[in-house]
Amino acid sequence: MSNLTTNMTITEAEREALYKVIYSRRDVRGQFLPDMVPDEVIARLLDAAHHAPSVGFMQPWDFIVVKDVETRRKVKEGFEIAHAEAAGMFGGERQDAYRTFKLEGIMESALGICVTCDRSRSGEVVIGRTANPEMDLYSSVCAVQNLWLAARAENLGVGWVSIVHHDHIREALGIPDHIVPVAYLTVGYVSFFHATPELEQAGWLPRMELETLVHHETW
Ligand SMILES: Cc1cc2c(cc1C)N(C[C@H](O)[C@H](O)[C@H](O)COP(=O)(O)O)c1[nH]c(=O)[nH]c(=O)c1N2
Repeated sequence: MSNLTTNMTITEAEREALYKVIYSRRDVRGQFLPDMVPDEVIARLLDAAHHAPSVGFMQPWDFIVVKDVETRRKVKEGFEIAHAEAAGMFGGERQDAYRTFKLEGIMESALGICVTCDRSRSGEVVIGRTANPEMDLYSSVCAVQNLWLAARAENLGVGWVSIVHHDHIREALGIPDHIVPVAYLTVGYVSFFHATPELEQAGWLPRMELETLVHHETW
């Protein structure tokens, strides 16, 4: 076998560890601890993200590591604006419930990581993006998921904060016009992980039955 190939087999224990990470990963908002995250741990998260699949191997992502309190305060301001707008979009009891939810941990977490997408990174014509131009954005989302799972393996919590207008994130983090902010993630150690999604625990939505979502041959 040449050193360009591998037949590395995943052991049973390793497989179990992976599924444990997948099933125990949570979106964390309210359980962040102030403890700092060592730079070498942050580097491992970013390297895991950087090994995500990407359309045409274009690796369209950049990662902005945000520790500065003032910068995070600007992101939080953006959340407050979008959160107030959002509350008004739900009716009646749903609105009351929405207002009780903790939906971000921007200031409480140790740091933020913004994952972006440079749609022009490898030229106009990209293998795999020709029929469906949004594939580059999906690639950056793959990087987010790698980071999220790696963080769980490091016993770190991650929260995705999307209740902020992208222009606000762009302004707060100095992101150039041709770069798309894809995800603002809050990252830090946590006091505990919820066993199930918080929105499920709050009765907002249940986890759907997988059988109702799987179709065979045709829809
Ligand atoms: C694209 C995207 C965007 C957001 C989220 C997720 C994703 C994938 N989620 C987290 C979301 O609520 C959560 O993943 C589900 O409720 C399921 O819970 P677990 O992730 O399994 O804990 C999320 N949560 C939150 O509190 N504020 C937010 O703005 C967002 N935004």
